Amino acid sequence: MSATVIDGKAFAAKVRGQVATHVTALKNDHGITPGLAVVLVGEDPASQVYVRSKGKMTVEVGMKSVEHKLDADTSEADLLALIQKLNDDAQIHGILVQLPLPDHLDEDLVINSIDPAKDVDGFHISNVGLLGTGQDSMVPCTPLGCLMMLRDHHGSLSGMDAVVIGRSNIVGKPMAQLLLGDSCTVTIAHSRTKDLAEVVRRADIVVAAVGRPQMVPGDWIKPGATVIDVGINRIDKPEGGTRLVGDVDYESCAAVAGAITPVPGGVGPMTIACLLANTVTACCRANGLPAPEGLTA
Ligand SMILES: Nc1nc(=O)c2c([nH]1)NC[C@@H]1CN(c3ccc(C(=O)N[C@@H](CCC(=O)O)C(=O)O)cc3)C=[N+]21
Repeated sequence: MSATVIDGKAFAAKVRGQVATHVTALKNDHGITPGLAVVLVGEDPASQVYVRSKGKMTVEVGMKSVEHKLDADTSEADLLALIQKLNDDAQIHGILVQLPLPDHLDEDLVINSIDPAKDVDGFHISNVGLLGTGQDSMVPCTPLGCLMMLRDHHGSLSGMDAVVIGRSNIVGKPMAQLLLGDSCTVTIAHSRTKDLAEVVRRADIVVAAVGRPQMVPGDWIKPGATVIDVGINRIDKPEGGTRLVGDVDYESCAAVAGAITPVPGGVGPMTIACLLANTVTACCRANGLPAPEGLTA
């Protein structure tokens, strides 16, 4: 194995430390405590785990954490009313509605009802448009975490060939925008891409975000390339039980890559750290203060 392992868990702890420092300063200098509200509809067990760990880390960095757990059959009107209340609440600077929502709820409508300034997921159409035009916005947490790790590892990304596998609104598309913003030559590949192996082989940076376990083999990776694995897939182990794997085949990719993020312990912890970073950013902007450097795109 030759690749440098990018330790997302350690990096995330460092980012949370920086967030905590800014939170302390906001309290001491301005008497403001950043507040994050997480809304969970229904009881998907995996979602409940994430919500719990987000809440715990929010409190650890000194912010106010509010959780709203709604029944799976909550009406759209009731959910929109809650979001309106959170939009109007001066103590709440960030709002996250856990996705996916139950089928009877219109996800786009719900997300676009969040005040864009409090949209710490960066999914509101205003934030998508601001990011696409290079203006200050809330940036989706997972791509922001990937960008932070890439910048930390490479310094400048200028002129690098980047391939993003996956075209979701949550990861693939915003990731491509961020890489373009850092002057990469960006390709977005997806399930209909012709000769995906050849496309990936050109890349200095590969970001895999398709949600298919271990689909990228090592012989697609250019020697020395950096591999960012966004996938979190639970698979059965041959000997029984389950384990988490990413969208890339870790062993074979690590043998060829220059650097790689593991699963677990890579992108996942950075996602949560960036959620906290976005909440501090939203709080600063809401109070006319500059956003903390190093925690934004
Ligand atoms: N509006 C919205 N925003 C989200 O950001 C969002 C969401 N909805 N819905 C669910 C997904 C999932 N998600 C994860 C975040 C961190 C880990 C994470 O830290 N994972 C650990 C492993 C955790 C384990 O062991 O199960 C790791 O990769 O090391 C995983 C998953 C955020 N999501």
